[in-house]
Amino acid sequence: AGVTAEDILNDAATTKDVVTNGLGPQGQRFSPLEAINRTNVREMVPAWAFSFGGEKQRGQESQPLVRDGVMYVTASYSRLYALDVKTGAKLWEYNARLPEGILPCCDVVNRGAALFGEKVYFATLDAKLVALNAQTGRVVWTKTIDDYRAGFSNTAAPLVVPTKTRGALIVTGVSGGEFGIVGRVEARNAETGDLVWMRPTIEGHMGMLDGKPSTMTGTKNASWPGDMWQQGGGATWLGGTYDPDTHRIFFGTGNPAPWNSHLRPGDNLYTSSRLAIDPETGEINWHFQTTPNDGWDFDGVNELVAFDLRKDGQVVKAAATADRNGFFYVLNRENGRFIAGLPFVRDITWASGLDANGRPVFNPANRPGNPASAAAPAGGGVPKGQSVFAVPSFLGGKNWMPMAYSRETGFFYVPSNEWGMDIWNEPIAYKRGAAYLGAGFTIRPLFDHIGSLKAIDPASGKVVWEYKNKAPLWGGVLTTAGGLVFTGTPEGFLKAFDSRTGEELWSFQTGSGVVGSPITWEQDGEQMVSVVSGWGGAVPLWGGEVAKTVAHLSQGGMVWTFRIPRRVAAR
Ligand SMILES: O=C(O)c1cc(C(=O)O)c2c(n1)C(=O)C(=O)c1cc(C(=O)O)[nH]c1-2
Ligand SMILES: [Ca+2]
Repeated sequence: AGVTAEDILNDAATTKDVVTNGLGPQGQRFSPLEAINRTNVREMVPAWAFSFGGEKQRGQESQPLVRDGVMYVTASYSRLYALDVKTGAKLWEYNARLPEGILPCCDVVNRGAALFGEKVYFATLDAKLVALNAQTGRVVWTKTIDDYRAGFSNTAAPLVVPTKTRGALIVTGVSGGEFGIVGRVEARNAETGDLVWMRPTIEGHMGMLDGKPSTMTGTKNASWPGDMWQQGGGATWLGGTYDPDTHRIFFGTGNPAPWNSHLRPGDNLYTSSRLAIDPETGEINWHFQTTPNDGWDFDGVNELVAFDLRKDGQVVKAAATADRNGFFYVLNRENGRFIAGLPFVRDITWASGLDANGRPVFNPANRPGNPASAAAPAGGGVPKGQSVFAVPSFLGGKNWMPMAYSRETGFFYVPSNEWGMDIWNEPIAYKRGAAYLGAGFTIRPLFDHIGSLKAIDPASGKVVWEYKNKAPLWGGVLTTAGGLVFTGTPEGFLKAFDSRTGEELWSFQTGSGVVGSPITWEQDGEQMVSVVSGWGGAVPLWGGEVAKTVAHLSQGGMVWTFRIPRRVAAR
């Protein structure tokens, strides 16, 4: 049976399928299942494993979906597999034929598919949106989102949003912030793939609604000098969440382009921000900017997760986000107002804290210097601005990997990393399809661990527990009513922790680094857990000194599915 709007809206409460990225459109990644729990998780063993095969063994950041006995899982290099959930046998496979010259900044990743009606949707590294027949894998339609030669690509899972006036929409963003593209969110008719609305994330650019130009919320170019808004970045590369309760789409926006912030004094709206968008029109209802005039590559794309904040006997419609810049924010999701914030990594240097509105209090000495006021080096070459050591590194206190929120404990489980970087600025001019950074950098460790999974209580603003991991954590998190928190490590383990104490209760070596997001669901009355294994993503490519420490890790491409054997479960 086809996936309905009701199935999408109920995905967080139902357990038989997983039809959304995030286990519900709000992206809480919480399952009410408790058959696998603190007491018996030690008995969990593999049910089956599946290999994506071939030579394309890297960067498996996908979250599988499950519907009516079929698992839909994407793989690196824009591939999609349909598997029999009972045996792991392959039903069909779709392999996008990618052109030479695609320009993903940070590995050939894909984070997952979307399901609606009889179709399965996913976006490709050459910036296309593909709709396949979920039964057969045959292409129903393909839409070009934009030109990969200009630096556009797509890595995120599409978001399905049921609307009141325009039916179900497939909502996508774009990648390409490091190439000076202009970010945008766009919505397509789920049936036909026709564009319904498009909303740019940089002031001054015109949006679109029903084929007609639609103006941008806010003052034209007010926060950008000269023509810098024309290639302003603000890529929407991580996709979004949807909150049925307020009927708002939440999207984060990436770094402003170029990285050299001295070329664009001003807040550079709406880069490094969270946007609340009206699904009916694409208009921006509110924005919250985490890093105004970003100079450290602090993309603000991190997922905004809706939850009910219980504080002083009141329930507030809140949402939380853990930013790349190292701060965790609690916002009012009705109006975007700042409620509370805290640093979730140690020794942040670029800001001393947040003010009453959640705006960072900058440390001016920790902004990389202006190359325009530096002398050209004696031996030739470009002038370099003053280099600074900044924490967190540009790969962030948290990067793409999604956190989870437990409706049982009320805690957020945040996959974070503790590291810093040397960063300096250089002159740069925009050239279509070329890197547009104007900065140099190298990442360095701070401690003898980098990865850190933290349980954060949004009501008290306290870190309740922490699990330290040697390599940077790069996988998503799942939490369950069974009192468990699941996440993977680059060292290859899928692990289960006690959601209250952080005690490690179970781990399994998958054979390659785990940078995917685990799921759980109920199959014929039995709870199952799945995760994709296959090391990759930005760390091996951009990790500087840290990349050397993970160079020995094996690449891969497998789906692992676990269960507790029935005879044990029955005890
Ligand atoms: O600005 C952008 O368009 C953009 C896109 C992506 C992406 O699509 O994967 C990443 C980043 N930026 C980025 O800054 C980053 O650190 C990053 C890490 C990863 C990854 O999958 O490991 N992707 C991206
Ligand atoms: Ca970026």
